[in-house]
Amino acid sequence: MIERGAMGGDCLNTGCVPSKALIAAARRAHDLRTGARLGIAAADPEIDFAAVHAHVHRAIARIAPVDSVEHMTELGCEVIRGEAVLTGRSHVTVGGLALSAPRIVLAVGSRPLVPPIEGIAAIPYLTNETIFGLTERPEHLVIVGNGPVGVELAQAFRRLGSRVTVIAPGSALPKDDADATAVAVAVLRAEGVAFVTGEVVRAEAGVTVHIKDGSSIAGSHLLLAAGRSVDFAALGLAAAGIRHDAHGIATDARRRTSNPRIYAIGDCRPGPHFTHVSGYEGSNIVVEIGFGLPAKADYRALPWVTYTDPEVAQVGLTEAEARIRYGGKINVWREDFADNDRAIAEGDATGFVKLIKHGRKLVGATIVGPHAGDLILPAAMMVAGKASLLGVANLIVPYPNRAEHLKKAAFASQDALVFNRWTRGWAQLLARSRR
Ligand SMILES: Cc1cc2nc3c(=O)[nH]c(=O)nc-3n(C[C@H](O)[C@H](O)[C@H](O)COP(=O)(O)OP(=O)(O)OC[C@H]3O[C@@H](n4cnc5c(N)ncnc54)[C@H](O)[C@@H]3O)c2cc1C
Ligand SMILES: NC(=O)c1ccc[n+]([C@@H]2O[C@H](COP(=O)([O-])OP(=O)(O)OC[C@H]3O[C@@H](n4cnc5c(N)ncnc54)[C@H](O)[C@@H]3O)[C@@H](O)[C@H]2O)c1
Repeated sequence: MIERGAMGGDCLNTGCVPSKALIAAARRAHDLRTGARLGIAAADPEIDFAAVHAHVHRAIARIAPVDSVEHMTELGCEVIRGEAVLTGRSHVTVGGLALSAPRIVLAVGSRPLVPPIEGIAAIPYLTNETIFGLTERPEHLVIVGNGPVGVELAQAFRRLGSRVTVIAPGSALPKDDADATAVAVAVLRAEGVAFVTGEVVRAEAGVTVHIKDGSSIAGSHLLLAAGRSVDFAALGLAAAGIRHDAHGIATDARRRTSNPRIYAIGDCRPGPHFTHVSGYEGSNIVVEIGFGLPAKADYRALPWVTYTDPEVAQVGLTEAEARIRYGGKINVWREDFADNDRAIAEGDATGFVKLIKHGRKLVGATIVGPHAGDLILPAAMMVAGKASLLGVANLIVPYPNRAEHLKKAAFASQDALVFNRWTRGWAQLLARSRR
């Protein structure tokens, strides 16, 4: 294993872990402010941003040993620290060391995209690589981009007391179910996050950003959360005969590059960018290289979660995608948490469960609400074909629990199978025979 930067990559150091740690701190602040609806006097928490920073970095440090050189070495892996450069179809150098191998895996990740904004190079902008280093709270954080990075961090910074403005040309979380994102965005707006529709085309020190329609917004800090890019200039892809474009290294479904001895997995190839996706493709590579068995990536049952509050969780197709894919021949079942006893008892009945069926098969599911990400697994099993709708409809679910609504939606989708002319007729016959 050759690693030039911090062990653990983006997820541990500048992505999932610090963002979720920041979100957790922000949640505490929000709970203090909103306790009154549960009878607890609301408090205006004092945010010690340097202490929040310390909490974020303690979380990273606590997980770091899992990804450390020491742990990898214990597992039997030789770790070389330095920049890997491909020098031939089976050759790599790192520092002065030349290595060759029958198989090579590229897992070189991605970088934050710096969009073509005039003047951006002269602005001290933040990205996910720098924002978790702040020890002082931004007064007014202007965020370019409303994907998961922009939206998760918008809510976290708002709850920690910053003014936050999110700017993007389209609606927020465009890859997610529109009904679900509407629920999440409404909550963020109510908490004071400002959403501005437009493309940022120019930026000047101060920080002021100019939008295509001629308007401008001034803030204290600028965060670029406008997607990901790749930079392979120094990697030597041409020497290894590997094709790529601006979205990443071209691969087939087995993640073989145009040089079949070399694989590319995770963020460095076009496709979904999630830690669990990089991990899944890594497992496939073990099967490919370790056992010589072809292992295609299959994303029909890919789950993902945006960790806003409420969380937005998705597996498989969204309703809109399913309508296009199946020419409108789908059935949708939706159960709102407004009538879920646990949600009511907790004083937060935001959100819903939505199941999308094509024929008898579940092709997608959306959950929006508290803990949606923890509730999505049974839906992932159904979409993957490893559990059936009828099976979930028949489960005993502990009461009171938000998961009851997944069962409820699964049951509703099986209604015609359970309550039909034949079953009614049989029940009536039985009843008559007992008179
Ligand atoms: C703010 C933020 C929050 C996120 N939250 C989540 C989340 O909650 N859940 C989720 O699933 N995903 C999340 N993601 C996405 C997730 O972080 C990435 O999908 C994941 O880190 C990709 O893993 P990877 O191993 O493919 O690449 P990376 O983690 O980027 O790792 C690539 C590694 O390769 C090294 N490298 C690159 N080139 C070379 C070279 N030439 N020689 C040696 N080493 C090299 C780099 O130093 C790096 O350590 C988040 C991303 C961001 C930005
Ligand atoms: N919870 C999670 O799993 C999680 C959290 C964060 C990030 N991620 C991953 O990280 C990746 C990157 O996330 P992201 O949010 O940066 O990217 P994204 O591509 O999802 O969203 C970027 C947004 O920026 C907007 N944009 C681009 N240029 C702009 C401009 N000049 N002006 C205004 N808006 C502009 C785009 O319209 C787009 O909506 C994603 O692929 C995601 O999978 C996952």
